[in-house]
Amino acid sequence: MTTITTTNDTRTKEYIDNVFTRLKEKNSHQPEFLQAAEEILFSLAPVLAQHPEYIEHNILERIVEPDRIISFRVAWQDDNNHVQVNRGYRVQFNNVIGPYKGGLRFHPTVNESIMKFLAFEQIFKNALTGQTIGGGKGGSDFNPKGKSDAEIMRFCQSFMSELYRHIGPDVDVPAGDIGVGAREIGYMWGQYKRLRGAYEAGVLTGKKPGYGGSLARKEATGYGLVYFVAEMLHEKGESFVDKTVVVSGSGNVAIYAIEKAQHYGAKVVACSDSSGYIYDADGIDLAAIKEIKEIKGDRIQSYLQYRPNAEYHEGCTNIWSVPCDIALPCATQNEINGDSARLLLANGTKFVAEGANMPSDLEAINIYLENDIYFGPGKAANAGGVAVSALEMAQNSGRTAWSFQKVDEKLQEIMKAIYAESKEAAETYGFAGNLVVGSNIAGFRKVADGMVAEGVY
Ligand SMILES: NC(=O)c1ccc[n+]([C@@H]2O[C@H](COP(=O)([O-])OP(=O)(O)OC[C@H]3O[C@@H](n4cnc5c(N)ncnc54)[C@H](O)[C@@H]3O)[C@@H](O)[C@H]2O)c1
Repeated sequence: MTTITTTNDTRTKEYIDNVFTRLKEKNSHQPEFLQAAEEILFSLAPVLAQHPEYIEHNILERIVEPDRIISFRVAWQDDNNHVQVNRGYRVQFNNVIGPYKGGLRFHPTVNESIMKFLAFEQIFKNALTGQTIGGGKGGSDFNPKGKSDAEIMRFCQSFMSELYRHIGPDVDVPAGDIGVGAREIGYMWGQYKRLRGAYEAGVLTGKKPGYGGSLARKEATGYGLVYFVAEMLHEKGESFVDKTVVVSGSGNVAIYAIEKAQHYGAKVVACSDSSGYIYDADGIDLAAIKEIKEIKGDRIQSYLQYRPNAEYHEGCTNIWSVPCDIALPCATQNEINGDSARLLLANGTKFVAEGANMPSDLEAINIYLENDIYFGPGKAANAGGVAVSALEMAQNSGRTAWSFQKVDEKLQEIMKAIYAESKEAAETYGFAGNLVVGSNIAGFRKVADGMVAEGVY
């Protein structure tokens, strides 16, 4: 069983091949976008074979082309009064089922290919949440590392001075992602409000609870991931209790995945940052990680000052050599390749679920699927963040604020529903147990049906 589904229907096969060939010709310099598109397009064969109307409406060729890509200059002054220039992006990919929705990433690797892959995946993920949100993503090649608070503020203000004209609570609603947390959202929100002259709280999500943010948004992606994995475990008659877990990253998603996994009785033994990973055989001290990452903004290596018996290893990808029952990649794209997947397999890992977006490359995914590692793809498993963002939008438009418990309960319901829908779609289309095929088809059908209904544009 692989992500590339097979079909005897020649028309379907030729159609997908042609769409992907043309996409490659047009986007040959965008490897991440092509990787995400390949995974989705070829997993849709069973649904296209049964629903030729999607081919008649040429849905695939339309869905891989963004509505628009906005790219702009972000000039700002650093603390030495030097003028710096970065490039900003917003990819508004598809708004068939709701306003564009997706995070902003500030990281030096950001380019158009990465923005497009993230925005494309977001279409299907957002559809899976059952909320009325379309797909978008944005960001900048700005590197927040080592910048002062004042520099971050000036950058965010300059970024929003252009972005504000393209977004709005009913148009496009950005949020955080790598390098963008509540502090950055706060600065961008302040600038948006100043430029618009109106209190449109629903224009950005991930705000702090005091001024329109939702309780449990910070925890949502990590907690949601663990709720999703709890469903996967339940399916196999297992639970988190006494399982050994490895979580890559130590940012927003990783920290709250560790918190909930520990709460459910698992022992999390390793986590990482972009320089290396720590291994703590006694189980990670999460309070120490929070102090290092959320308060001090320090490197993960300083964990050894808190727990001298722990180990630090240079190089983040070696984290996958640590034996575990459950692997939760929560750092970045393509952090697990075929070699790392083979290591997981050799060490007896039985469950992999993605907190990050596209952390497993196609070879790694195929290794999981062919070897009975139960795999939760990011589109489904990390949808909790955007789902609670949509709940934040609902609270903003209702001018109300819900309790932590209420939001958390809704998050649990949503993650259970995403799991059930993905599993059911996989079974319906003949790929039982393949949540890649299941989640892609379940998300795709909602958007494709909307595209058929809304006419050609
Ligand atoms: N924040 C959300 O709500 C959300 C929702 C869905 C998906 N995601 C995805 O989750 C991932 C992490 O996002 P985040 O919000 O936690 O970002 P973050 O900036 O809070 O944390 C990212 C973490 O990954 C680490 N990192 C970066 N490159 C690494 C590498 N090559 N190896 C190991 N660690 C590395 C960083 O040091 C940091 O600890 C991204 O793929 C993001 O797109 C985030």
